[in-house]
Amino acid sequence: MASPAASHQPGHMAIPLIDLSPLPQSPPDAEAVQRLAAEVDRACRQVGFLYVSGHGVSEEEMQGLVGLTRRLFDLPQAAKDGLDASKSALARGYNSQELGKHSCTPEDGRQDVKESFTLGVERAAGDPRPPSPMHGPNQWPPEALLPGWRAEAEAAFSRLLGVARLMMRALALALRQPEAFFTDKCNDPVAQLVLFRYPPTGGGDAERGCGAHTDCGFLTFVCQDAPGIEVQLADGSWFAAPSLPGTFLVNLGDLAQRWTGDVYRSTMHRVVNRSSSETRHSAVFFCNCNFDALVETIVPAGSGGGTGGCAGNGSGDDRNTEGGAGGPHMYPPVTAGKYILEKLGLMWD
Ligand SMILES: O=C(O)CCC(=O)C(=O)O
Ligand SMILES: [Fe+2]
Repeated sequence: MASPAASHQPGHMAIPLIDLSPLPQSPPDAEAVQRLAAEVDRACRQVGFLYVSGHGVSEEEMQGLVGLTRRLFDLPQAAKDGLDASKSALARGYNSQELGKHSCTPEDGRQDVKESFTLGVERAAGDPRPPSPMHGPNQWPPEALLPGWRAEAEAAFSRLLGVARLMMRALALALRQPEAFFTDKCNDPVAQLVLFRYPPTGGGDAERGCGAHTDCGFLTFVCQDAPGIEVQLADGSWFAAPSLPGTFLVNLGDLAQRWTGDVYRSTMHRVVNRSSSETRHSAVFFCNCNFDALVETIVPAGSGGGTGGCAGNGSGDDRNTEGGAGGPHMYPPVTAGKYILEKLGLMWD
């Protein structure tokens, strides 16, 4: 049985759908872009989740992403075990259902009911860019087992990066910054594509595909083939966020909340596959900035702390409370990589 807090109001009533297509338009339609920025600002303050359309990825390419996910998890168990994430210093590769713990879910003694497979940004030996502990080799399924899979996954990864960069432009405008404010900090990003398979549990809230959590990083993009993701709104109720054809579901992570002085929201969400027969697949792209990108508080306009200015030398402690109430919080500057590693309980000097 669903808990009394769960709501079955359709999620898209609460989560706005925003068309990003005015951004790449040439010549630009200044009014449409301004409207878009205002919509993004409102969504980020009020919900922390939004659907985006007009992102440049075709319906067929989105289906292809889900297809990649299915093909990977359809491999025989022994082949998946051969790609076990425990063999990767970056925890990339396959996690079986038995190990299905989400790194950002607070410990509650329960396991997530899911399989996952993680890919990240690779870096060739001798690459001249500054070292980062979050770049490195993937574990690829052997070509003979999944012909063409690697090439398709690499193409999907770079398309997702394109969507993320578009969203970053929208976010910069929402914050009244230059349009390239975030993309300039994202030319060598820490990014991961995580593929998930959630078996049907048919159950209520006690069964979980992924426990309630916020994402640690900057921006997350979800492509899903069936319902399952649920979002907690400010009043504590849970809303299902269904798959809307042709859209990505986007959410802000803790880094985005911190960047905006807790005015924009990194919202709690979870996955429960309530179906009794259908398996759910999702492809989730976690896009952060460059490892060494400097994160200095930007106060969104009209939040009581200035008008969209940077406030990098604030002296506040590292609080991470709900956005809005009590005005923006000024955080000391931090690099994106250091922040995320600390969130994940990892260290880097
Ligand atoms: O599978 C999904 O739709 C979302 C999973 C999720 O929230 C996460 O891995 O952070
Ligand atoms: Fe998440």
